[in-house]
This record gives sequence, C-alpha cells and structure tokens, in this order.
Amino acid sequence: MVSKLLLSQLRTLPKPTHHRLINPNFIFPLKTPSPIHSRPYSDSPQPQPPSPPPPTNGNIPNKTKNIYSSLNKSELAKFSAISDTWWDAEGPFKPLHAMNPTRLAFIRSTLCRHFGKDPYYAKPFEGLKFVDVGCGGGILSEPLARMGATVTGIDAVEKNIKIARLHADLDPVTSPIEYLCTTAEKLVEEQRKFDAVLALEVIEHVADPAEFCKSLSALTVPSGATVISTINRSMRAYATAIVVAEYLLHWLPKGTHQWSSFLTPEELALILQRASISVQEMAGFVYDPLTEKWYISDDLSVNFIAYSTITNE
Ligand SMILES: C[S@@+](CC[C@H](N)C(=O)[O-])C[C@H]1O[C@@H](n2cnc3c(N)ncnc32)[C@H](O)[C@@H]1O
Ligand SMILES: [Mg+2]
Repeated sequence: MVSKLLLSQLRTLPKPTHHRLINPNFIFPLKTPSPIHSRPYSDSPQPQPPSPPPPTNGNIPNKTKNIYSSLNKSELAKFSAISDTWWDAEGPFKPLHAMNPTRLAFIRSTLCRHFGKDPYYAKPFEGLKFVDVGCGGGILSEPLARMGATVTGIDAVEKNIKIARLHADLDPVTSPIEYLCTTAEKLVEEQRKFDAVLALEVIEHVADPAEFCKSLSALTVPSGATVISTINRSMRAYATAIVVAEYLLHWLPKGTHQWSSFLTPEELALILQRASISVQEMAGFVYDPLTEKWYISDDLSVNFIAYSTITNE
C-alpha cells in the first residue's frame, strides 16, 4: 500500500538532465575571460560583450534595449502562484523559514568579520547598506534590518513585494526597508551600490547565472561582500531536495526546482571569479530530521552558501 503510494508520487518525477552550463546549446565562454562591467560603474558607452544566447525555457527576451535580463518567466510564475504563503512557517516556504537562523548565523559571522563589526552586538550592521536580491516576502530582509542594516529588498514578482511591504510595515524596526519590484540588472543601470549584496536561493531560478553574478558584482562597492546560497547539482541533491522534499514530503510544490539549474560549488566559484568576485568561504547546510533543524556543516553536497569579496583587478 505504502509502496504503491510512493510509486504514484514518483511517477511524475523528472529525470536529471544536463545542466545548462554544459548544455551544448548554452554559450558559456569557457576559454576567453568574459568582458566584465567596468568599475566604478559608468553609463558612458562601453565595449559590449557579444549578445547573450537567445533566451530559452521561458526566459523573457529584452528586444528593445538589448540588455541582459535575469528573468525566467516560468520560474517567476511558480513564485507568483504561492506569494501569499511567504509568512506561513508551515507552508511552501517552510524549508526557508527553518533554514533562516542557520543562514543568518553564517551571514552574521562572515559579514561581521568582513566589516570589522562585533558579532555579539545586537545591531552589528548599523551604517551598512545591504541589498537582498530575490527577497520574496522578506524573510531574510527583515532580520537583516533588525541587525541594523539599511536594507533594500528587490524581487521580480510584484505580489512578493506587496506581501513583503505589508509585513515589514507591521513593525517600526522593519518598516524602513526599501522594497522594490525590480531586478539586479536594473539596479546596476541605476548605478545603485551596496556594502553587501545577498542573493539566497535565487541563482537557480534566474535565466543566466553567469550574467546574474556580474550584476551582483556591479552592485557591490569595491570593499564590499556578496553572499550567495543555492543547491549543489549532485545526485544527493536530486534525491533529497527534489525527490524527498517535493515528491515524498511535499515540503515544496512539485517542480519548484530543476536539477539541471543547480550549480556545483566549483561552477559557482568559477562564474563568480569571472564576475570579479572571489569566494572566501563556503559552508553547507545540513538538515537533521530528528531535531528538525538545519546545521552549518563542511558538507556542501546539497545546500550550500558562499561568502565572497570583490577582486580589485
Ligand atoms: C526561493 S525564493 C528565495 C527568497 C529569499 N531570497 C529567501 O531566501 O528567503 C527565490 C525568489 O527569487 C525571485 N526571483 C527569481 N528570479 C528573479 C530575478 N531574475 N530577479 C529578481 N528576483 C527573482 C523569486 O520571485 C523568489 O521570490
Ligand atoms: Mg530554490
């Protein structure tokens, strides 16, 4: 009976496919270092890299301006459909709520070290400007604001930004958060700069991770830091983050993640390096089903996070 139920759940499971970075149709300049935005950012005409490959998988083409767009329409539709559940700790974002204390511990420790702040102080990030790229309903932006940061939260889904705004306005400590429905590349065009740029669990949902990292780099001040988390493209991640989390335990809606969109830690480090970002520290997040808690670990095989700095070339 149980095995029949499991089989019926697994029948619709997609098989792992090639990652887009190794997909022959995906043009990734492996040999020649890609031209990177100049720093400081200038909107005067710059030598332009060759046009990106035509968007696939629902990516939104930007024909009018010929600028890169990180938007992947089908990925955004998934988040739009569940936007009203952001603050339901038992809903589809349960894993992010559960992971939040652990990832905030990593952020507090690495960024306090980076900015020479006291991690034991209640508001160590006072005086620093942070941008939370792909902020969703604000479950990371809010604790960052509580730790004293001046936070801008951006998301491409309008409904997410509305939820984030409503929730932040419930508390005077979080109400100063600036929430914008926009993209990292648009903020780059506006020449916005931040001390720390965070994009947690977003890169696996964007149209082109390498270009996305260049935008994150361009948003970071030269002495700043970036923090990126995602899921490793390992068989273990396929088994746990997709088969178990989506198909067996229903923590996330089926189809939330495409295994082929995951990056290995090495691939992430490589595309960050090409965006003038140098990884300083990586850590894994491991779930313990007995305590139902997430822990920081050296095991990068499923969920992992990277703290990086800007390289001054
Ligand atoms: C898994 S959620 C992560 C939310 C938040 N960073 C966190 O960890 O709590 C991914 C978010 O990224 C947003 N997103 C996806 N692609 C985006 C893009 N190209 N630009 C901005 N936001 C994007 C989605 O709308 C969604 O809210
Ligand atoms: Mg994700």
